[in-house]
Amino acid sequence: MSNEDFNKRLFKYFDDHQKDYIQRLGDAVRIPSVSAWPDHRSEVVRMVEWTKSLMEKLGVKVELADIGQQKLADGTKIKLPDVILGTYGNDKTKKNVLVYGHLDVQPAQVSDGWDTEPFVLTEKHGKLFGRGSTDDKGPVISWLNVIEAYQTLNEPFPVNVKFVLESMEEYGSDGLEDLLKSLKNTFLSDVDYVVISDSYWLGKEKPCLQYGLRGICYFFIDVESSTKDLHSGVFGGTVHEAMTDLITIMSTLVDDQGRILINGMYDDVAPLSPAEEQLYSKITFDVSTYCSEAGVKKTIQTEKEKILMHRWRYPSLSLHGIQGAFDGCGCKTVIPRHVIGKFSIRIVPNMKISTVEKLVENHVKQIMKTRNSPNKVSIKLEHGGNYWVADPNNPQYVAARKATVAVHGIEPDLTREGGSIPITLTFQEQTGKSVLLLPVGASDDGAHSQNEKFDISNYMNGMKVMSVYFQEVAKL
Ligand SMILES: NCC(=O)N[C@@H](Cc1c[nH]cn1)C(=O)O
Ligand SMILES: [Zn+2]
Ligand SMILES: [Zn+2]
Repeated sequence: MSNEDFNKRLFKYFDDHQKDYIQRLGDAVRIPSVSAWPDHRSEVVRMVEWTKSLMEKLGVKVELADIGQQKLADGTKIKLPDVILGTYGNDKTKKNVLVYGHLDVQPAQVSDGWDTEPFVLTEKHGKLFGRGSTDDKGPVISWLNVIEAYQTLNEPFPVNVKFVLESMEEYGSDGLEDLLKSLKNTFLSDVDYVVISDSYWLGKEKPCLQYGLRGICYFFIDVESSTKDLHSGVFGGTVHEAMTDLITIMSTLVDDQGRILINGMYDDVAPLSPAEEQLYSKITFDVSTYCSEAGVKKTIQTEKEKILMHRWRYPSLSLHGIQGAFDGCGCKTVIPRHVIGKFSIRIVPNMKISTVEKLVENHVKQIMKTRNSPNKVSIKLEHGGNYWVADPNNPQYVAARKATVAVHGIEPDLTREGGSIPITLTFQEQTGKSVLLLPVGASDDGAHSQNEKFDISNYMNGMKVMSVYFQEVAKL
């Protein structure tokens, strides 16, 4: 049978089994594997076990790698979830493709404003709503569905596949870097290509391949004022309040133009070359759709090119929350004794995590000097991940472009991603091989947000692209 005929059969197989694939994703979404919630660690472990069992059913050889312990803010330690190392096929004549993905998800609760239960996959109008549906359970399961389809159709798999599936990605990939370094001369030594499907198209219709990611430095600012919470009528106006110090610090970090106000933060940012500047205008991107997807009236920048640059090639600082602050309904006249402010800086070429850390520390010290406050203030880099930029003209990208054209009938845009996949650079360094970002989700999937979803069409087409990508890589 010609390859074209086989692909027709394969694609029909995917379409015919849509219901089974949705059910499988539903089983995965039902496990609330939130890595940021230490009291849910057993659910993360359950997700690892669920995936291991599926992989073993498909004949993938699975090993669970222990990556040690996580130290929590209060000093206690809990076990980090094991990393799944999978091997499918060991034919020496075939290429070895390493697939990376993650099984943990961002926190989610109905009270955040979800229209449906976040951990119950709910189908509506061709969309599958649920936490982790697009980030990253849908894409991870898609890779496994591809292996299953080949087996059922009795077709030899075009490449050997290795899997690295972690469950702390949404918490900075704690523990994974050391594991990968230790595997450099064993599990990783024969890898030819690394592929990651954990990002999104720039729009809803046109596929893209990505060759860049921003990194992330996630900070905790800890402010302690008293030994207990205080009555604001009894003590207000006489004590230095933790929240007042914290809010002051947090309000000095970024201005209304999105410019980071920390001295020196832009010193290492790579200058914009004329060649790079030209790339942005060619990319399909609609500003009004972007605004409506974000649910905002307007963006800081108005031009498409500037918006893309500020997503991809300039740093940004976002405020995330304050732990310990009163956030319930109604009114409570309390002065919280201890609050922790959380913010992150997305970093870009050529910023260094250690430099960013020092600059933030200096900034906080300077602000506190002006406050005349006796409160205990400490700043901690909770986790950091590097930026990553690759050459989109290398053969692996050419293979992925062919696969995209074969399925979608259109050349993908070559784009970058504003988010972070902290371990990407480590894969490149430890294998010495090309890493490809092959997004399958759409721009409006709402990863990390309320009502995260994965379109059924993206799920089905994603598996088709993944299949042809393996075939094309086999030819390289
Ligand atoms: N799909 C990738 C993704 O969502 N990555 C996270 C990684 C991260 C790092 N620290 C917390 N999360 C992101 O926020 O970009
Ligand atoms: Zn992800
Ligand atoms: Zn994510």
